[in-house]
Amino acid sequence: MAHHSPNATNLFSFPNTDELVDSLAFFIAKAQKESIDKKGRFTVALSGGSLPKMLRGLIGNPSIKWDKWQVYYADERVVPLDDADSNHLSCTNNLFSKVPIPTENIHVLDVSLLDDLEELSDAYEKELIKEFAQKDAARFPVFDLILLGMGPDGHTASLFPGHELLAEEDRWIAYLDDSPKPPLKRITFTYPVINHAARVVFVAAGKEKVEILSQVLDTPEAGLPASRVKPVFPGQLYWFVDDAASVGVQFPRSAFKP
Ligand SMILES: O=C1O[C@H](COP(=O)(O)O)[C@@H](O)[C@H](O)[C@H]1O
Repeated sequence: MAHHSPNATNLFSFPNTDELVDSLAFFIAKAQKESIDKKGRFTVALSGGSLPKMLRGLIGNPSIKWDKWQVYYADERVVPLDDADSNHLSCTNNLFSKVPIPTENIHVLDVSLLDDLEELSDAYEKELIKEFAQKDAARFPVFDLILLGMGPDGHTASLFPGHELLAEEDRWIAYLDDSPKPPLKRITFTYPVINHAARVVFVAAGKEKVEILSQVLDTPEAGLPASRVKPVFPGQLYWFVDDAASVGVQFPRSAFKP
C-alpha cells in the first residue's frame, strides 16, 4: 500500500455505496495477498452493525483465499450465535454463508460461558493468544486488518463515549454489562489491540453518519471513541466512506488508487 501516506489517516470517499463496496473489496484482497505472501495467513477482525453487508464485494471474488483467513470479532454481543443481535450471525448471513470459508477459521464466542462475562472475555482473549503467541506486558496482537464501524454517537466496536473501557491499557478483550446501545452485555477489543493492527479500516456510509463523521475526523481532540483509534507505527488507518456521509467533513480526502 505504498501509495498511501505513511502513518497517517487516509480518507477515501466514494460517490455511492457500490463504488465503496468494490474499492473496499479490492483493498481487502490486496491486504490479504500481502499478508499471505509474507506469513501464509490473513488475520482479520470484523464488526457488526452496518459493516457485514459492505463486505459483499468479497463474495465470488476469485482472489480471496478463504482457507487462509483467520477471522475474529472486534466486538460481539453476549447472546447465542443464532440470536438476531449476534454480530457473528450478521456476518454469517451477509458473508460467510456465501463463501467457502472453513468454519474452524471463524473464531466465535464460547457460548457455554454466556453467563459469566469474565470467563467469556478471558476465553476469547485466549483464542487470540493462541493465534498471536504469548501475551506479556509489552506485547499486543498485530492483526493484518481490523474492520470497524462507527455508531451515530461515535462509538466503535463496543467502546462507547465516556465509558471506563476507553482507558483500558492492559487487557486485550474487555467486557461490559452496561452498553448504552442494546444488548447491555458485550465483549470488545480494547484500544491496545485495535491500535497495534497493521491496518485499521473504518467503514461508514449514509447521511445519518454526516454529523458524527465530521466530529470524529475534524475535532479528534474531543476524544470520541472512533477518534481514539490511532494505530501505532507502522500501522495505518483508513476511512472508507461515501459522499453522503462525508459531505460535511473538512478533513482532506485521499485519492483511492487501486
Ligand atoms: O453495536 C455496534 O455498533 C457498531 C456501529 O454500528 P453501525 O450499524 O452504526 O455500523 C458496530 O461497528 C459494532 O460492531 C456493533 O456491535
